[in-house]
Amino acid sequence: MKRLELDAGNTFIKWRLLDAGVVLARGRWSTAGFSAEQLVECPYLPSRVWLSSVAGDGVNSALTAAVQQRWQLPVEQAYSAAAAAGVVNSYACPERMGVDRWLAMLAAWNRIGKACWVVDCGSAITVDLLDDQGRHGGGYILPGLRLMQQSLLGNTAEIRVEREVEQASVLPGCDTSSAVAHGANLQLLALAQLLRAGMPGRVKARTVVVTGGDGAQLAEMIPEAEWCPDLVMDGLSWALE
Ligand SMILES: Nc1ncnc2c1ncn2[C@@H]1O[C@H](COP(=O)(O)OP(=O)(O)O)[C@@H](O)[C@H]1O
Ligand SMILES: CC(C)(COP(=O)(O)O)[C@@H](O)C(=O)NCCC(=O)O
Ligand SMILES: [K+]
Repeated sequence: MKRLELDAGNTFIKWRLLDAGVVLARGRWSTAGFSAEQLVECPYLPSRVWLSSVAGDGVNSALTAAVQQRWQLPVEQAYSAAAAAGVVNSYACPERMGVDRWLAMLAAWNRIGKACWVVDCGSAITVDLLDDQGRHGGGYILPGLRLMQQSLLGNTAEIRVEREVEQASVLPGCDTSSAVAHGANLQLLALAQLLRAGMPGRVKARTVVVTGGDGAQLAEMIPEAEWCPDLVMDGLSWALE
């Protein structure tokens, strides 16, 4: 039984097609530029389609219509809940928590089974604490690497980035482009060092689970971290099976 899993974030829609736990195909589409024709990139006929989305109603409707048109299948969407798969939410209104954070926690808890930090470095960087009984101990929402840089460009008169800076350097930059890019990297390094040395708060967790588009960069800064690129999609089966 083949299953298409979709993780719609604010920047990219990630997808993979699974058959009995084996990934047969995967890819990603720009969230803003998604069009129904892109589904032809998935060359298999799924029997179920699962969705995690924090991308908004317009994207959800476009995905649902595209799946219906190509395969005549409904989309089964996951939602944050008060409790599921051993994890207890801390939000008084659980439905307000981004479902990507929730699913990442379900997957992390069922993989690690002890207190941990779950970090998703996407458009936003989310840092969520699970205690050693699977209770959400709260979290943080920070701008992601790209948003940190865009907020500078959008809110200052004289910051103009002339070139893309690719390397993950944290050294002082000697032109505007590298000063901005390295500054964002430095904020990621500061987070990495806090996660290693100990975060504020009562509950202490040493294990760090990392996912997201910029997650590999954070994981490199935390040698003992678990790098789980598909953590949000991994969480779908804990919410929907
Ligand atoms: N080509 C790219 N275009 C946009 N962002 C990119 C690109 N390559 C890497 N990124 C980084 O990846 C992040 C998006 O990662 P992802 O986990 O897919 O986010 P989301 O789940 O929010 O869509 C961006 O915020 C950016 O920092
Ligand atoms: C924090 C987020 C924007 C992260 O989204 P992403 O970076 O994955 O696109 C998303 O989880 C969200 O919209 N959350 C709702 C607010 C909350 O979780 O409290
Ligand atoms: K995400």
